[in-house]
This record gives sequence, C-alpha cells and structure tokens, in this order.
Amino acid sequence: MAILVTGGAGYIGSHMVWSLLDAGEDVVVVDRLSTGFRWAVAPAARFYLGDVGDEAVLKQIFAENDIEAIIHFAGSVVVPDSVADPLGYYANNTGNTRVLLSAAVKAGIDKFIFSSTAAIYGTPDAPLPVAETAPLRPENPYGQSKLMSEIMLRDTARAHDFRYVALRYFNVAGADLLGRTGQSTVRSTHLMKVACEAALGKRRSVEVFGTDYATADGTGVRDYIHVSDLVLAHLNSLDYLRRGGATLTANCGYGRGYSVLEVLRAVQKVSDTKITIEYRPRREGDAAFVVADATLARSVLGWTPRHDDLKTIVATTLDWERHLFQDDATDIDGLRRRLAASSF
Ligand SMILES: NC(=O)c1ccc[n+]([C@@H]2O[C@H](COP(=O)([O-])OP(=O)(O)OC[C@H]3O[C@@H](n4cnc5c(N)ncnc54)[C@H](O)[C@@H]3O)[C@@H](O)[C@H]2O)c1
Ligand SMILES: O=c1ccn([C@@H]2O[C@H](COP(=O)(O)OP(=O)(O)O[C@H]3O[C@H](CO)[C@H](O)[C@H](O)[C@H]3O)[C@@H](O)[C@H]2O)c(=O)[nH]1
Repeated sequence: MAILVTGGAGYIGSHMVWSLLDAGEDVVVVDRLSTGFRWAVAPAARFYLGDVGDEAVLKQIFAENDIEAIIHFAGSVVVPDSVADPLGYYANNTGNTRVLLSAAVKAGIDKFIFSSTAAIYGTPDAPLPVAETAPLRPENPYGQSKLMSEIMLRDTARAHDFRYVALRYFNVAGADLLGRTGQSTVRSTHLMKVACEAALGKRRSVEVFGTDYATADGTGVRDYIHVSDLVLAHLNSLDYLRRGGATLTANCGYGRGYSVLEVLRAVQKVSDTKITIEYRPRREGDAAFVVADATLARSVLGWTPRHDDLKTIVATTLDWERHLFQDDATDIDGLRRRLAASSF
C-alpha cells in the first residue's frame, strides 16, 4: 500500500517524501505546483499534477493506487497574504481540505496526518511553552483556516471509521542533511531563510521587527525546529496510527526559544560573515514569545528529535541556499547537475 503526500513538491512535503522513501514506503504525491517545484519531488515517488480540491484527480489517484494513509501538507502558507485574500485562504486551506477528507472517507482511507500550526494559538497568555490545551485564538485568516480544518477533522473522526494526527508546527527551518531538498520558496519571509540569504549576499540586509518586546534582548523569541525532526514526527505518527493509536493533536517544537538576534548571531558565526541589520518597528500580529510544550509528541508518539541544535539548522539552511540557483527555479536539470557536483 502507498502513502499519499499532498503538497509533496513544497518545502516540508519534499522532505517528507524523501524520508518515507528512505523508510521503504511506497509514495504518491499530488501537488498543483503553485508554490512547489516538480524537481523537488524525489524521482521514486509517483507524481500527480493536480489540486487536492479536484475530486476527479483524487478519484483517479485512489483508483490507480492502493492508498493506506494521507499526509496533507498542501495549502497556502503566507500570513499577510491570508489577510489580503481571506476567501482564497479559506478556499484552499479549509474548502479543499473538506474535499480531500470527503474523498478519503468515501475511499475508506482511515489514517490521516495533518499540517497544523502554532498560529492557531495566536498570542500566548504568558511567555511560557504553550500546550495543546491552551486557548485557540488565531489572529489571522491563515490560522483560522487551519483551526477550521482541525474542527472538520475532529467531527469526521467522530462520525466515521477515521483516525488522524494533527501536528501543530512551530517555526520550521533547516534543510535535508543529505542536501537533497530544502526551502526553495520564492520571496520567503521566514527569518532563518532571510538571514541566510543575507549572509550569502542575496539580500542587502535583514530587518529586525521590534526591539521592545518583553524578552531578554527585546526581540521576538521562537521555537525553531529542524525540518527533518518535524518529518520524523510524521513518521512516528504514521507508526502510531498503524498500531491503532487514537486521534491526537500534538505540538511540534523543541520546547525552547531563540530570539531574532540570537538567530542572526548564529547565522553570522556559522557563515563567517557580517549581516547588515536594520532595526524596524514591530511587525503587525507578531507575538513576543512562541515556544512549544511538546511533551505529548514525545510521550505519545515516541518522538525523539535528533537535530535540536541551532548550528545544524543554520548550517543546513546555508548549504541549501548555496545550492539554490537564483534565476530559473524551473531549471530541474540545472539543479540536478549542481546537486550531483556538490559535496553532499
Ligand atoms: N513552513 C512553516 O513554518 C509551517 C509552519 C506551520 C505549518 N505549516 C504548514 O505546513 C504545510 C506545508 O508548508 P510549506 O512550508 O512546505 O509550504 P510550501 O508552500 O512550500 O508547500 C505547500 C505545497 O502545497 C502545494 N499546494 C498548495 N495548494 C495546493 C492544492 N490546492 N492542491 C495541490 N497542491 C497544493 C504547493 O504547490 C506546495 O508545493 C502547509 O499546510 C503549512 O500551512 C508550515
Ligand atoms: O525578516 C524578518 C523575519 C522575521 N523576523 C522576526 O523573526 C521571528 C520569526 O518570524 P518568521 O516570519 O520566521 O515566523 P513567524 O513566527 O512569524 O511565523 C511562522 O511560524 C508560525 C508558527 O509559530 C506559523 O506557522 C507561520 O506560518 C510561520 O510563518 C519573529 O519574531 C519576527 O518578527 C524579523 O525580525 N525579520
């Protein structure tokens, strides 16, 4: 039987596909390539170009493959875009997830792993690790769209023979340690990627949004989790569901935070460069401190992270940035040549 990975051409999904293949799984990918790249999909996976909201595509996939479980990454992920285009975000993240869930139930697929986000907590009440039981108060349509999907999952599991694990990711960063994939998102706004681009001269400077937070150095604190550890939590979730585990919602983070300035210092140290920093006012909607209490993932899923080290996160992000070609992100042969010639 095969695992269907939606959004498998994207940043996190492409790592998932490699890890599943490494573990000997049979993998099918569906992606509409809105932000993902065909070249990012490991060649051994069967690829369908299509939308998870398109019932005909799903029907074809389920007819041509014996799907055991679905890992659902496909979605729109840019918070400010969700404020500008809420209906587009609800359509893709909530509406299309509904279509996928409905097709899964009809096809008798009873295991589902979902990409949720710490954004559904909004601003935590206190600068303490946030547990799954904390109030859910998303502050933007992106977070709302994911919360609505979590609610659909909950109700689907109550009504049907269907179990799921919803993983609430904190700040995902880093790249595959073998250099096979990484974050290739065009115009990313994520701090780790932006800082590494600046270190390599792809950007003139890094803006630090806010220096007056109630944190040790005044800048925002986040829980940066290496993408390979995040993907491991999905493998653990798959095992858990296969063993008959009950529906679960779990945070994915390391349980400790780094400030913006600590991240920038780490990037400068690992890259041996000096980054030009521009201090700016706070970015709207940013919380001071967002760190996971991931006790549940460790205890119930048996998740044991292997790369809980800021230097590794920075080094793998830098390595991937060095290998990314700048002009033509559709140049798959060019990327393969560069990867083949690389030292990974
Ligand atoms: N990156 C993070 O820090 C982070 C944090 C929390 C949650 N998440 C969630 O993880 C998932 C993956 O995020 P990512 O960072 O890899 O983003 P990404 O943009 O790199 O990947 C998303 C992939 O889904 C595809 N896609 C989007 N809509 C689709 C649709 N309707 N049908 C088929 N394919 C579609 C895109 O082409 C892309 O390949 C998302 O659901 C996101 O909300 C990401
Ligand atoms: O150029 C930048 C970019 C970010 N930051 C700061 O760096 C920290 C991290 O910001 P990111 O944009 O990298 O990530 P966010 O914490 O804003 O959000 C990310 O993590 C969330 C979960 O906590 C959601 O999943 C969301 O989708 C994802 O973008 C914040 O304090 C932010 O203010 C800067 O100072 N300068």
